[in-house]
Amino acid sequence: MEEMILRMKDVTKQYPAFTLDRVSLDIPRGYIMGFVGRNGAGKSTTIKCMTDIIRTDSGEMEWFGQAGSKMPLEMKERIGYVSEEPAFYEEMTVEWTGNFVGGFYRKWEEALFRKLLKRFQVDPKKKIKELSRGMKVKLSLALAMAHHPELLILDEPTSGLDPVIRSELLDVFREIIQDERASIFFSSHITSDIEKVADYITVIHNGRIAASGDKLTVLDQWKLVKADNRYLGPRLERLLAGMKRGEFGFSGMTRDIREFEREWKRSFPAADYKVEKLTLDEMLVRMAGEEEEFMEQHG
Ligand SMILES: Nc1ncnc2c1ncn2[C@@H]1O[C@H](COP(=O)(O)OP(=O)(O)OP(=O)(O)O)[C@@H](O)[C@H]1O
Repeated sequence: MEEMILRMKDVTKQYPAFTLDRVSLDIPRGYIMGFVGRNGAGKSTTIKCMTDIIRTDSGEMEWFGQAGSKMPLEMKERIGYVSEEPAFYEEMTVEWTGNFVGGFYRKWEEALFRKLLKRFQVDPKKKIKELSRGMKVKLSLALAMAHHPELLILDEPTSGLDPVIRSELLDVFREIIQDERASIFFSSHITSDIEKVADYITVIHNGRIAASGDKLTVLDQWKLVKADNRYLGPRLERLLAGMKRGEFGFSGMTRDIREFEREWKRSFPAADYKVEKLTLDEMLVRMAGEEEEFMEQHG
C-alpha cells in the first residue's frame, strides 16, 4: 500500500467571508501533487493549515503517519515550505540568508545549498534586493531544499516566471522526487504546468475539494458531454455541471462519465451523445460557469 506523507481529513477553517469546507486530501510519498483552483478558492488557506501556520477549526491532520492538532516540531524539519510571498532581508546577501535559515535546521547541508544556487544560477554574493523575481523563487527553493525535506510544499512557485525558468523548475521537481523519494505539493494557476508534471491533482473550488486523486483517473472521469436539447431533463442535469445551452444542443461537464453513461442508456437507449476530453483549464472555467448560473437563478 502507498505510504501517505500527509493526510487532511474534513479540515475546516472559517473566516468572516470564506469557509474552507471539510477539505480532505492525501499526499503519497514519492509523487508530485498539483493543487489547482481559481483566485480565492482557498489554496493558500489549505497550505497554511497543512503547514500549521494557521489553526484549523475542526478536522484531522496527519503528518508522516502521526496524527495531531499541532504539527510536532521535529516534523517541521521534514518539510520544506515556500510561501506565496517569501520574505527576505533585502539588504543581506544570498549566502548570509543561507546561513541564517540553515541555523534553524539540524539537517541543513551547506554544500547542497551551494550546489543548488549554482544549478539555479543564483550568485551567493548578491544582495536580495538585486535579485529578480525568478531568482528569488529559485533562492526560496534552494533554501527549502537544503535540509533534505521529505515533503516540499510550494505555494504558487511558478507564477510570474518566464516559460524557460518555469520549465527548468519543473525539471528540478522531477529530479527531486526521483533522487530523494520526496513528495512535492505545489499550487498553481498555470494548469499546463500541473498537467505536465503532476502525478496527482487536487482541484479546489469555493473552499471545497472538487476532485483529488491520480491525475489520469481524474482527467479520465471528468468529461464534457454534448447532446440535443430534447434530451435535457432533471435526471441528466443532476449529473452535469457548468451547463451551456444553445439553440439546438447543450453541453455540460460530468465528474463521472461512467455514471452519466449508465443514466443515458437507461433513459435514451437509442439516442447518441458526444463525449469530449477536458483540460484542467476547461474544468475550472466550467466550474466558474456553474457558479454564475446559480447566482443568476438564485440571485
Ligand atoms: N487571514 C484572513 N482573514 C480573513 N479572510 C482571509 C484570510 N486569509 C484568507 N482569507 C480569505 O479566504 C479566501 C481564500 O483565500 P486564499 O488565499 O486561500 O485563496 P487562494 O486560492 O490561495 O487565492 P490566490 O490564488 O488568489 O492566491 C479569500 O476570500 C480570502 O479573502
